[in-house]
Amino acid sequence: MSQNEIRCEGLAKRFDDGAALGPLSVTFAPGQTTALVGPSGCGKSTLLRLIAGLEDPTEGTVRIGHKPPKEVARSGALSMAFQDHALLPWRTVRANVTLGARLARKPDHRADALIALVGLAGFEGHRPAELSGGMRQRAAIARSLISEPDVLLLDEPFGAVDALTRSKLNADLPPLWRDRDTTTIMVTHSVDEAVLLSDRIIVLSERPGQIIADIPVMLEGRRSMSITRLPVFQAKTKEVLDALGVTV
Ligand SMILES: Nc1ncnc2c1ncn2[C@@H]1O[C@H](COP(=O)(O)OP(=O)(O)OP(=O)(O)O)[C@@H](O)[C@H]1O
Repeated sequence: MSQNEIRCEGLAKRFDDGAALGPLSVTFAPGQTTALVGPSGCGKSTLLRLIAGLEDPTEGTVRIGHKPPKEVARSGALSMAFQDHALLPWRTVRANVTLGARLARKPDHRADALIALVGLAGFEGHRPAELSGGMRQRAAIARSLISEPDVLLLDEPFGAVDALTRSKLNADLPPLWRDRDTTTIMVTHSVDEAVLLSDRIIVLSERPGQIIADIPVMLEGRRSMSITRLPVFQAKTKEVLDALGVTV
């Protein structure tokens, strides 16, 4: 088992009001990007939080390599950009980003380049309260990438970002984690984005989310927005929408 492989076995989560996720078993291969899609409230974020070690499963296990997620997170090898994973309000953008490196005991010399890549050049000295929601989200993405993690968990990474910036991020950011052996899992509500960015799409059912489709995405080459116009892209999108039960 590679140190970047994520294995969920018999994983289930129950909250006070009932079952929220699973049981499900799934393995995420090192270096692959997987998108999680499914109806609102089906447990996508819960699955991500279980893998991050932020929640404990009611049943089953998560292992990254052979280790429990909390241990991997402590070592700095796991990085996440969640909507509710707030930036430190009293620190500037640059200080928030370099903190990501420091916590993972990695160098921080790429901070300004990453800040520029997510479109925040000129805002390095701003504090989170001085930024829009989408800008804060992009700062959190820069912070999650600077540690060059083995495991990258992204919850709606481009959710609060305008369409133009989003398409630029869709093109610029994935090479940063694809070129390394990072195991990336992202939650998205956009089927187009899932097909554009991932190697595999897992479709979850209504709450409690179970895996109803596991769809490989094998589109050639570096993907840019222009691929969205190709029939092969549209066929893949339709396959995912069919699995979701959406008629178009
Ligand atoms: N800490 C919690 N306590 C109680 N219930 C929770 C908690 N976290 C999530 N839930 C419930 O578990 C279910 C799954 O939530 P989750 O956020 O994982 O869904 P999701 O698929 O990510 O939803 P969305 O697409 O709307 O963001 C929801 O019904 C939610 O209300």
